[in-house]
Formats: sequence, structure tokens, C-alpha cells
Amino acid sequence: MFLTIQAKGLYFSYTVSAPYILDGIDFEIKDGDYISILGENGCGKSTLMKLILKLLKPTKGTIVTNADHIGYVPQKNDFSNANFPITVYEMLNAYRRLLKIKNKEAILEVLDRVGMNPFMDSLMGTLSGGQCQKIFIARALMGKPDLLILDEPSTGVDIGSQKEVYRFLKEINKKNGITIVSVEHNLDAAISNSTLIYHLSGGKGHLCTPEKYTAEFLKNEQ
Ligand SMILES: Nc1ncnc2c1ncn2[C@@H]1O[C@H](COP(=O)(O)OP(=O)(O)OP(=O)(O)O)[C@@H](O)[C@H]1O
Repeated sequence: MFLTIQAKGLYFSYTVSAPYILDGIDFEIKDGDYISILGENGCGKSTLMKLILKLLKPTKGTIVTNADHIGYVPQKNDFSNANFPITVYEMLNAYRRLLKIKNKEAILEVLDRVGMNPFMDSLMGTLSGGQCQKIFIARALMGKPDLLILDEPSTGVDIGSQKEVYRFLKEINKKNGITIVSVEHNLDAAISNSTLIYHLSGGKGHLCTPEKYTAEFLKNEQ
């Protein structure tokens, strides 16, 4: 069965009444898409992501996905303190156990995929922003997700590592067919990597190709 994420008449308000942050939106994301969610600060991008992850419930309407396993890459992590005593391997091993994956090789496999094997014994808190992001992507890949959700993957990541991270995301989307939904502040990355842009504004959403987004939305903002 093909993966979809479908929103129908979706309303959301943290106060459970109007005004709504998401004000009656409809969309369908299909298998193999790479969607970047764009919009101004506070427009509801993270809220929409949390609704897809079922961390929040719609106030009205529905949002459903038939994804078998969702990998989630959070924006901020609890391991940014250099004194936090956990190594890359220990963190991934804890997650492996949480997912009830028996084979410890799964850790080495995902580290290999993001080119981070040499950092296996490093403390999480000593990694750079880019290295940390790669480890979080590795962690999200451990359950072999069919859907990967990322919250601003370039935040706190140096330019060089940003390029690597986006190249990798594009590759797993194209080659491995993993559907990607990414909340983005990085407009250039969204336009050059995604297959579709979801633009949120005033509680409404608009789904279009990066080409159309560049021609229509960005022109209007100039
Ligand atoms: N737990 C919460 N309780 C009440 N209001 C919230 C909560 N979380 C977010 N909000 C409000 O909901 C609105 C949308 O927030 P959200 O974080 O989804 O926006 P965003 O587009 O992701 O913002 P940013 O680009 O700044 O990360 C904002 O006005 C925010 O202040």
C-alpha cells in the first residue's frame, strides 16, 4: 500500500476554540514526496508537524497517515551539554532497545549510512551541530522508517555540514523512497531539495512545486 498523509478540514487551536492556528486545511502528501513546510515564525509549522506525529489532536477535522514507521529528527536535543555523559553508541543503543531491534549491527549500519562510525565512542555533548544532526538522522533511520519528519534540519549546523545533510536527505528520498516532511527555515535548501513546498500563512496552506513557489510566492514578497 502506498504511503499517504491526508489532512481533511483540519482546524487546530491550543485553546480549542477560534482563532485557529490551522484554519481548515486540506492536503495529501504521497509516497516518495519530499515536502518542505515553509512560513513565517509562529504560523503553525511545528504544530502541523506535531499533528502528523499524533503528539497533538486536531480541534476539528482529521489528519491521518498510513506510515508503518515514522522516523523523527527533532530540532533541539538534550545532549548539547558537553558534560552529559552519554556516547553516540550508548544513545543509539538505548534507542535500539526502545524499538526492540534485536541486532546490535543496526547501530553500525545507521552510523555507516551517515558516515559517522569514527564518532561511535564520542560523547554526544562534544559533537558539532552538523555531527549531532547526522547522529539524530541515523537514530531516526534505525527503525527503517517509511516516513521521516524533520524539524528545521539546518538549525545550528555549519554551512558545510548543511550541504552534506541535505545531500543525504535527497539521496534517501530518491534512492530509498523514504517520504520526507521537513519544517524549514532554510529557503534555498527547501527549493533545491524538495519535490513540493507546503506554504502556511494565516492558518491556510498551499501545496506547490518549488518552481511554482519561486515564481509566485517569492515574486509577491519582493
Ligand atoms: N504549547 C503551546 N501552547 C500555546 N500556544 C502555543 C503552543 N505551542 C505553540 N503555540 C503558539 O502557536 C503558534 C504556532 O506555533 P508553531 O510553533 O507551530 O509555529 P512555527 O511556524 O513552527 O514557528 P517558528 O517558525 O517560530 O518555529 C504560535 O503563535 C505559538 O506561540
